[in-house]
Amino acid sequence: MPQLLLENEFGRIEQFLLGDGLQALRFVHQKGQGTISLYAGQVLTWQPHAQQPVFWLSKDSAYRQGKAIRGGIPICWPWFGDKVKLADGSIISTSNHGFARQSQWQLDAFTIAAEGVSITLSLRGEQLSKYWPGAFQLRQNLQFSEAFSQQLSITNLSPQPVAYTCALHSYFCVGHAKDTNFSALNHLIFDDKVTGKRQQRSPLVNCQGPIDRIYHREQNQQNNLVIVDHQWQREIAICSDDCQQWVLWNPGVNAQAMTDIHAQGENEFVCLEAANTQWQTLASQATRQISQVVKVNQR
Ligand SMILES: O=P(O)(O)OC[C@H]1O[C@H](O)[C@H](O)[C@@H](O)[C@@H]1O
Repeated sequence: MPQLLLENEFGRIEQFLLGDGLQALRFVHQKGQGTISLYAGQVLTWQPHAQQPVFWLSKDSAYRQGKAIRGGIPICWPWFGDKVKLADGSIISTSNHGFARQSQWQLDAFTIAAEGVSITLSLRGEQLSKYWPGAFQLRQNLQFSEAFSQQLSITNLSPQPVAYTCALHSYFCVGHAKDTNFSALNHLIFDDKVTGKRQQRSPLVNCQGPIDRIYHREQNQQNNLVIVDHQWQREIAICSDDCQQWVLWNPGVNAQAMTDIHAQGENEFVCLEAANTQWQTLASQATRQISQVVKVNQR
């Protein structure tokens, strides 16, 4: 049975079971509705009023301890990809995208007001990975209004500096990946993880995969991109802060080998990740914040 957490004239929030003991929140508000998993601290869905959904969630996603949820906005931290920098400076390969997306987060606060729904989650830990044993706190503030905003603050609670990489790994819903493109991406240099070639500069034809690119922002450059969805006649504008890269990913035919993507699911999304894929150093007791704001414009 879902448990009602808060209800007022503007909307309601309830807590429910996703499966395998994993808890999630569901909100309904005049301006839209959404779900957020406390496992992984992961936004799963958001649908502004009278709009198509903005975040894609696989119908075949696993909801199990120790598994990442396929869709929404996984938090990749303290490493993006499969490389971890150990305390002695050496770099090793391990499982993808760090432990934050497979940890139990805490619900710290929630409000429902005329302007929207606000939710704060946190994850505090130490020794959560043998490769990354440091003490830390993550705090995530989510605001669902006409726009969606997400701030992630990262605090190093260990006595030494730590190195991390990270990404807000957003899965955006589109009419079809082949009818989707970007404004303001083609002038950026990218590393192509599909071909292994670095420092590439070639135009993107559409978002049908396999595509796996790390685009590097230039200094002082605008930090916003627009997903242009020709089929659904809409644009999704994403503005990130304190993120030096954009990661663009769509698995294309490789999705057929992925058990947690439903049939043809790869045509329904494009991942655009606000990321820092190069090592970031955080001094003891220091905090750093990354964020993104997402707005939908129907054409
Ligand atoms: O399957 P996952 O571990 O969730 O990773 C999914 C994808 O995430 C990122 O976008 C990476 O650039 C890809 O190389 C990776 O395949």
